[in-house]
Amino acid sequence: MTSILERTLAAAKQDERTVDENRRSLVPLLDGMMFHDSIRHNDDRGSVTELYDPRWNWHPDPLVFSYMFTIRPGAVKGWGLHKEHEDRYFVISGEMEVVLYDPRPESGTYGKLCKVYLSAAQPRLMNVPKFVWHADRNIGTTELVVVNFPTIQYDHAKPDKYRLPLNTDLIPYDFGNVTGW
Ligand SMILES: Cc1cn([C@H]2C[C@H](O)[C@@H](COP(=O)(O)OP(=O)(O)O[C@H]3O[C@@H](C)C(=O)[C@@H](O)[C@H]3O)O2)c(=O)[nH]c1=O
Repeated sequence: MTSILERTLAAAKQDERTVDENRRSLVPLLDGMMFHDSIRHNDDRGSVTELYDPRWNWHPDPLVFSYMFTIRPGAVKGWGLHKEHEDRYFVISGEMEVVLYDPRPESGTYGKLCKVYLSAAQPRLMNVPKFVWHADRNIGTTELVVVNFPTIQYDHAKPDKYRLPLNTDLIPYDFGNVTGW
């Protein structure tokens, strides 16, 4: 008679490795995506966190423009795609899930989906490459606040922004019945 332990372990699955020897996530990103970790300096008065410094040499394109966007709890912004520029996100407050889909024929991650979680609790920059569909969801309970440092200035007359509805069947991802555009 096998024990409960033997029966439950026989049905169990052991965790796969998810972080490398430097405790960095091994979650695969899409070609051209990268992070730059910043540091929050705390003291008895408050804190300081650097958002973007060209001297980090993190990204080849210059620092030319910045704006803040917010997303209401539970809402999604997307799907969006930019032909001329990359986004470079920094989450100031809240928790964001970024879902990305790679339609670029020449990419090594062509056809792949990628999900990344950004939080004010882990100050970092993340870029979204050109021609990558992306949708940003607020998975927190408070307003999500993000500073974006796009690689070009916004063209108010002809925005470099292409959209698909969240429920498009052209992207193999289902947000369920979430509001957003
Ligand atoms: C991006 C932007 C928008 N706007 C105006 C245009 C419009 O009237 C209003 C809202 O613009 P949008 O609908 O483009 O804003 P939004 O959908 O929040 O745009 C942002 O979404 C997130 C998910 C991204 O990934 C960013 O790249 C950016 O596209 O703000 C500016 O005046 N300057 C800007 O730099």
